[in-house]
Amino acid sequence: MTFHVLITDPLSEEGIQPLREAKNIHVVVDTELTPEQLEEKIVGFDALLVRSQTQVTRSLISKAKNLKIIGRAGVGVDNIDLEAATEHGIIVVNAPNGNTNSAAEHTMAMIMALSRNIPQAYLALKNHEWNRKKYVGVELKDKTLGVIGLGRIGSEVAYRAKGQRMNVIAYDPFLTKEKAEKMGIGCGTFEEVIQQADFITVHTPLMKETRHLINADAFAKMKDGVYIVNCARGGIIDEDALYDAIVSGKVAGAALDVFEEEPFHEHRLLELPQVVATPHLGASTVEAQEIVAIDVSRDVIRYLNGEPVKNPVNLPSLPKDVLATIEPYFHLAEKLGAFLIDLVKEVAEEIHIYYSGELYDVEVSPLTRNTVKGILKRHLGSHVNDVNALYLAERRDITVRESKTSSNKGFTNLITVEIKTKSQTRRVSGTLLNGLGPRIVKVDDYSVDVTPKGHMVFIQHIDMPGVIGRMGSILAKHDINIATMQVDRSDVGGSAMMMLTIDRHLDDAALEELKKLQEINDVVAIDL
Ligand SMILES: NC(=O)C1=CN([C@@H]2O[C@H](COP(=O)(O)OP(=O)(O)OC[C@H]3O[C@@H](n4cnc5c(N)ncnc54)[C@H](O)[C@@H]3O)[C@@H](O)[C@H]2O)C=CC1
Ligand SMILES: O=C(O)CCC(=O)C(=O)O
Repeated sequence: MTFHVLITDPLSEEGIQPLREAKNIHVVVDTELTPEQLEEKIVGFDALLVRSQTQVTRSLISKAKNLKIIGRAGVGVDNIDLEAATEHGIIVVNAPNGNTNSAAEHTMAMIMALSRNIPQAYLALKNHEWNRKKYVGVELKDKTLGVIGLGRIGSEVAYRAKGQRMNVIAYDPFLTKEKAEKMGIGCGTFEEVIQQADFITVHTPLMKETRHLINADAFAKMKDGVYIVNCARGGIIDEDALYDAIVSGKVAGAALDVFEEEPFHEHRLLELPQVVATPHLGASTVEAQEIVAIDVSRDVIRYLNGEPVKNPVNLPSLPKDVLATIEPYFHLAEKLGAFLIDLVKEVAEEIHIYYSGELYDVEVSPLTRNTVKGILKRHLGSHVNDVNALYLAERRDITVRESKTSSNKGFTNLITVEIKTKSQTRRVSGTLLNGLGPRIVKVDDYSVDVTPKGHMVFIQHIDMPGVIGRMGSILAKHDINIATMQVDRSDVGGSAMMMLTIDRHLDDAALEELKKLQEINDVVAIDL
């Protein structure tokens, strides 16, 4: 099968080599599409790769019938409608580490350009104006830099600013005093930081909570003559409030790499001589562009080939060692879900998954998603996947619970899935046998040992002589060959079960005939 990948923003040619070299991938680069043209073109593609320019809207996603993955060659995913992608089962991956250095270096370049009026002085010189008096700057040494958002880039900026002998103080909801001390910087509340800083640089994502974080109120609290830097996202700073604060003299100058609307040809902030600006160049280095394109290309290849990705945005990402522990269980988890939903033959109202043994101590949410996927696929079809399984369950008011239990019933690992429907509660347990692969080891209270694969029949009957023979004759009459068979019972003459694996699907005629046997209480055909 060949997968089709569309690239709509300029990506490093070296960076997309892994995609070009992949045998089952066909790459199309088209960076000139209008939104309307993109909506038409997207239909035939399995993957879409973008930077920050392409707007991946709900409308585009709804047209992308074959789309499985969106790759963002960079950090910010505010140009992608994540909610719509999740609802449609499309995974979004980004490249969070590749451009950190470049963005931090660009921020420092902007701070220095701002403090020494370098762009303005250069422009004057180009216009034959030699004016030393007009472009007197300020030193950075001993000034306080306030960093709002001390993540990857904010931290790198903080380290570099210390190299300029600035005092650094930061605000980040996740910043502890201990971490700040370790980094040799101060920390404070948002208000404390903006009140004390001579330069303020923002490095948060753009989200509901950070939109216009720096607004008229915030400017009012700042020192007179403060400098403002934004190399993160337009919209974190209220541009109208910034304009007013510069005109009033509250803000001495601003360095902006990002804007509320991009791209543009004219901007009123750029008419102010105190503003220096670049057109979203923070990540635009040869090195960063190559790394982010490689990272995202590799994740696209992994995902299209059914392997776990490294940098999912709409799924939690897991450390390598955890992934290595749980990956072998992905298949078992999905099959247990599928087996059980076939068994209950009703819509699930509650799903409870119990993990024990070696799964007791690890993050198991991907297994939970796989189990729910196995269950929901039976009712909702093949568009259910790891990305949207939990979302779809929630939308249908199906409660999904996950528990760790130390009772492993003698197995080194055990997954038990329990489904509650309107009329019943049923359970199935499975394990991964060293060297032998997945096994179902318990159905309700009956012990079994069966590979969750192919066609099966689960029969509940009364424990009495002759049932097995009569059942066997009916299957033979319908030309259905039994591959394996197991029997278990609660007590002599009590309720019992048979678990068969057969060579083809148990058709309705055979099923109905089996059900007519007096000793048989229930027959379920299961196809995994
Ligand atoms: N100009 C450019 O070309 C580039 C811009 N960026 C942008 O830079 C920003 C930062 O990127 P990274 O450092 O990689 O992200 P990150 O996720 O490592 O760091 C973001 C930090 O912001 C913090 N934060 C969240 N809400 C906050 C709030 N209300 N107040 C204070 N802190 C808050 C988070 O706790 C986190 O530590 C993003 O917006 C990203 O899109 C990234 C690369 C290049
Ligand atoms: O793709 C780009 O150049 C922009 C990078 C960026 O803004 C990001 O990674 O968040």
